[in-house]
Amino acid sequence: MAVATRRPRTRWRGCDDDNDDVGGRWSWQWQWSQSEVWWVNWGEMMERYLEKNFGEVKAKNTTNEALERWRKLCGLVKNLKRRNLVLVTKGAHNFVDSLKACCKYVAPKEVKAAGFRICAEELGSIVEFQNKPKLEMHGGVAGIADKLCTSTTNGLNVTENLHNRRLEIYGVNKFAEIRARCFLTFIWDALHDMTLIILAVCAVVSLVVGIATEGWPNGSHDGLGIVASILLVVLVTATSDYRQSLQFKDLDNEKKNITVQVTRDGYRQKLSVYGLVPGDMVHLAIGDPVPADGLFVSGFHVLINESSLTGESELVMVNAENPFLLSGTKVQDGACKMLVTCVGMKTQWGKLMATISEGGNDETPLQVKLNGAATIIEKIGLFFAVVTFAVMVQGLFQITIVVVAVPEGLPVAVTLSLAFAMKKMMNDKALVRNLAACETMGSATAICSNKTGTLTTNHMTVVKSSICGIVKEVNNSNEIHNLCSEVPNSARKILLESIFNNTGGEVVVNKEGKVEISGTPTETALLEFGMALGGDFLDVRKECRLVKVEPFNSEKKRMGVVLELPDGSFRAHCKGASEIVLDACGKKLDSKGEVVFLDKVAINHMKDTIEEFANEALRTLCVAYRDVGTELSASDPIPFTNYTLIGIVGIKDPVRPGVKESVVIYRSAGITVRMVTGDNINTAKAIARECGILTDEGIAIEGPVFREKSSKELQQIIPKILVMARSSPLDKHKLVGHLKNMFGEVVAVTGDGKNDAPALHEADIGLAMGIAGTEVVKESADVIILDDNFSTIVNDAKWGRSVYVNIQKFVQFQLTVNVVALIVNFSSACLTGSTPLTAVQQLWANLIMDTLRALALATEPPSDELMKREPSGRNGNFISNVTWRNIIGQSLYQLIVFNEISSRDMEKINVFKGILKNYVFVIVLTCIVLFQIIIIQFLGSFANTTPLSLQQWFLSVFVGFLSMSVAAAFKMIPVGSNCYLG
Ligand SMILES: Nc1ncnc2c1ncn2[C@@H]1O[C@H](COP(=O)(O)OP(=O)(O)OP(=O)(O)O)[C@@H](O)[C@H]1O
Ligand SMILES: [Ca+2]
Repeated sequence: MAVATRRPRTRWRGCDDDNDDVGGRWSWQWQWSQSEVWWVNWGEMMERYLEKNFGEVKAKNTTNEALERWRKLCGLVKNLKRRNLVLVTKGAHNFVDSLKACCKYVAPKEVKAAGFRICAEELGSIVEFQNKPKLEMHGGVAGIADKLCTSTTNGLNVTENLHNRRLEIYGVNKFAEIRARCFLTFIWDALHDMTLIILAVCAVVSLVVGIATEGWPNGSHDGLGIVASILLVVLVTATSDYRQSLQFKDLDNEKKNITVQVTRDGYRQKLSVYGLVPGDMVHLAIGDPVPADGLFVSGFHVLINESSLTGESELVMVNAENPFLLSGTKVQDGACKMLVTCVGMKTQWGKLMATISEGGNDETPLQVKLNGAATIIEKIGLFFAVVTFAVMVQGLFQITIVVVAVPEGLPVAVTLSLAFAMKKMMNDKALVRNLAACETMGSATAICSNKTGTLTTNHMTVVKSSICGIVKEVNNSNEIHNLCSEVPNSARKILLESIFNNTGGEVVVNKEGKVEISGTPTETALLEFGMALGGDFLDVRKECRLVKVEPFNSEKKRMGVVLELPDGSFRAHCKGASEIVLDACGKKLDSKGEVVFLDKVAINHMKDTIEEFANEALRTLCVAYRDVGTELSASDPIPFTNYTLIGIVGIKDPVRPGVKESVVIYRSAGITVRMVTGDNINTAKAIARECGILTDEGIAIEGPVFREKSSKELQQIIPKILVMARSSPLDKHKLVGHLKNMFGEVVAVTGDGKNDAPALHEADIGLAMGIAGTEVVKESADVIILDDNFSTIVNDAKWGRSVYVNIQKFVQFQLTVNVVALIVNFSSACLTGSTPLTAVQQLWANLIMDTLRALALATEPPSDELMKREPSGRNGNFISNVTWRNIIGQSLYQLIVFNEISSRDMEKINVFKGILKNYVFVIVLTCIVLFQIIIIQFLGSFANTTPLSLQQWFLSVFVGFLSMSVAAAFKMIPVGSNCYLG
């Protein structure tokens, strides 16, 4: 299973659904209604067990934390299904045992022989039960590192021999794969289809009655024909489902293979999670999933979200006092270095996953809709069958009628169409995580895009700065040299101190001796600037001690640190969104490097500088510092007033090529693009203009202003808002929510950072950036844009619309056939007492060709025309006026075959345009024609047809083609416009 991939809700639901194991004696309803009670009782029982045993061991150095941990475990029980009971019970015994075992630990022989001094089980028991006494017994984190033959500063020493032994003893960081379902189970599932069951009953009745009245083999033709059709449909459905499941598996593996930052051999490097082994030093940052079980080594302000494991949303602070990090949880805030202790199936997550099977596939909304439609049609068919039965008791015609009313190909068409689109989108660099996303994307009416990384390239460089009030361009080394010569040395020193200490990034020297800068693009831009100014990261870092860090987050839009200077006093540094940091400043460094009071005039001057930078589409950041004396308590937050402004930097982040063109396409497709960003409003406006998002009628608004608006005001301005700047994660979320609920829009949201996750979740369709995106966003997303390119999203919308239209076409075709055949059969049964079409003929016309047709229409590629129409939106009618017109028109004319070409396009009269481009369509059409000829000419007795003469063939082909002219004529009748088709 994944390293922290699934949302807890999904997972628990997966467990609840699955009632297969224990409790065979009870009906599932019983389990369902009683399970709550049952779990509560069990939880109580476990607590009693705990208390009894706990009493014994309490005396021996057990902490309250451990008790707390245990209570959590009991709480967890309620969320799990019965199978886990075994696990948790075992866990409970282990827990108590480990508390009792205060004797000295001796590593097993094979571990010692391999050169280590602690075994995987022992490591597991320390982290899993957060057993602090045991950890201490092993000498704390340093002791464990030593026993694992690793160093907390340089990481693993990867000599091949030792590494192999490590893998042997501790295993690899992979979770046991859930066995892929075999093809037969898909066949079995396909057989459960209601329609097929009805058909099967028909087949049996037909066989029994047929053989009884006409004898073998003549009387069996109808029945066998039905059986053959059933088999064909089952085969096609199962094959398509099976292939899809394989595809999903590949995607899933792809999704889980994330890269982590580790230190090995003293160098920082990137590594696939699968490569992690106990002893590795992993660097975790905000938003990262914890890739294995491990111990905190160093770091600041680490908050961990353990909800995926414990179901509790409360964040857990991880530090030297509580150093336990569990795989499957997530870093909510802060950054740290972690020592890996357990990997793969030996982690707590792995053990949990071993007991939980995956939830089933969900049906897409369209599929649900269509299944509903299919059953209605079936019911109508049944009704007619019964009526006919009443009219003519002796016949078997009702079977024909049931058969004719079954729109068998419908679900197949939807699945095929979606799967096909998904594959095509994958080729176009969009990874679809949720099949429904394909079709939802097609009906989107609004896109809310973040700025950084999606509309821009996310390659940031400092191009302008105002240090000590000296405004300078800093594009190249000459300009930087000029800046250095004007800025006083003392100010430069303090600027470098700020840049290199107050950062989430790092400058490291890699194996090849090259300097590498890690961190977010904003951070790397600043570090590069600092290096260009002649600073050395490590030297500057050595001068003072980092005491406290408050990492950057999107809500506060700033980052702060406290340093202990060589003289023992403390100094705070702060950097962040320019207006916000400027507000916290009372002084500034002047051009002589002296601290002066920041008066009104100076403030206005600074604001002008910020605006000037922002209007040039630069992201602006202020850096400031403050001396805080010698008194500083560890628990107080870093003060945020009275700072001394050092300077302002302007960071350039160029707009991606192609964005402007994409925005034009969206506009013509009736989709509104909005920019929602955390950046300064002027920067946002400048970039939005450059992309063509902000027009003259549009409004740009700041998050804090938006937040205060009443719902009446919102009603008026939201349609006009095209840019929202300085937005907090919740502002984004609110905007998306209102667009959906107030205006009924279908909203797509793009995002890359953790701050976008809530909005992505709220959106109808969430699009995450594959390269810049953090794991958290990718997880909340329905589609991952692998190349981070805004233009890729245009393709998605196109494919989405094509899915919708293709299915519409299919339904049109299907309904035409059904209506015609139903009317013909019913009326002739009533009037003449016999049906013109036998069951086998019906099935042929209806069922077999449907399936093939589904394939043909599903693979119709999207045309650019699709993006010139209005989106279908939330309330768009699936079966539109146009469809009805086409159905009724066609039905009037035609009997059964050769309608397919006309279904290719619902509007155009020239349906042949581009027909040869869709090779599947051509192949299928050729097959159908060949089958038709074979059946009619050679399978006469079986299908109750007589071979036709050449003239008759010409006649039928002519009649068939005439149907196309009729279709064309009907397409000229204007009807009310509707979504795509209008
Ligand atoms: N590492 C950082 N340290 C300090 N301040 C930062 C840092 N990164 C960004 N900022 C400031 O915070 C502001 C908003 O950042 P935030 O992360 O909320 O938006 P964003 O994600 O960059 O924008 P978008 O939503 O368009 O992607 C930036 O304009 C910048 O001034
Ligand atoms: Ca962002």
